[in-house]
Amino acid sequence: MSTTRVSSSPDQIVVSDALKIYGGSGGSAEVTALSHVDLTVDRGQFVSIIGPSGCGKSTLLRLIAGLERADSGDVSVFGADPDQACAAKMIGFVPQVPALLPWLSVVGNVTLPSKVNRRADALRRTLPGHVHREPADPRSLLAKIGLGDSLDRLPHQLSGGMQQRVAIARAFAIQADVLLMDEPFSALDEFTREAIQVQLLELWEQMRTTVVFVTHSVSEAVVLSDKVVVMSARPGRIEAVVDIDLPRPRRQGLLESSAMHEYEDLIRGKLQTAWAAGPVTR
Ligand SMILES: Nc1ncnc2c1ncn2[C@@H]1O[C@H](COP(=O)(O)OP(=O)(O)OP(=O)(O)O)[C@@H](O)[C@H]1O
Repeated sequence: MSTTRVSSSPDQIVVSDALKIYGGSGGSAEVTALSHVDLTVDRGQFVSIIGPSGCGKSTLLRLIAGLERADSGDVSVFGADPDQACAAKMIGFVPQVPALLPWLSVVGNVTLPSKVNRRADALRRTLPGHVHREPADPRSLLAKIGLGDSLDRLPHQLSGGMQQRVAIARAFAIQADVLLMDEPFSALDEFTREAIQVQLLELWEQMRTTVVFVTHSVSEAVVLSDKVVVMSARPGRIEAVVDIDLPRPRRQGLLESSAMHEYEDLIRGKLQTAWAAGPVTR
């Protein structure tokens, strides 16, 4: 993968000059999904990635998760290779659709990953960039995210929003070093989405796990993040990085403030520039 060795840090996720091309073999057309992408995420930060559809947001997340390899450039997760970080369960993933085990209760779904991860636990203790934290109590996490009275229910007895809350609690429970969230709220109605944003914020403010969050919603990115990364149309590049200097905890009053709206306008402007660049055919 690497043409250059990234300056890796035990306290940062670093993506350095990443290039990702799909296809090209067996006569299929090449698609350059990412080109010259540089990104740094500090430990404990909440970083959102926003950009036009198809600009490579999920691809960038998948490079960090070790699910795809860059064709050139480098990716380092708290000083470790993504494959290594993935094997050591330093990385938690929350997809668009919560993949819950249908035969397990809510609390069973949240508890299982901590039980089956003992070997990964041993591996991650050997990696210099891993900061050990005791596994979080699943019942307490579920109570914090508003599911304290649904512990024994099965996934099919839950609404879509409740299922996604279980997936979030499950991700926090393993005390991964970073949580990668790929549009986790995109299938939810606006009211549910806003309610879950508040619950995610409250949970994150207590846990302070590093999060990289892909979204199409400008207001969601601003509400949640310390830093918003705006990507340009394909091939995806970083158009701008906006630091969100709003105090925490972020509660209702702040969310309706003019400072909040100024950040939204700023990011919308950057997105318009990114759109104006237009998609390319390759
Ligand atoms: N496995 C694949 N094979 C071929 N092309 C792919 C593959 N995965 C993604 N692509 C292409 O790479 C580009 C970036 O895709 P990606 O899913 O990363 O974008 P995205 O910004 O997350 O999109 P969206 O916002 O619509 O979810 C797109 O043109 C997509 O069609």
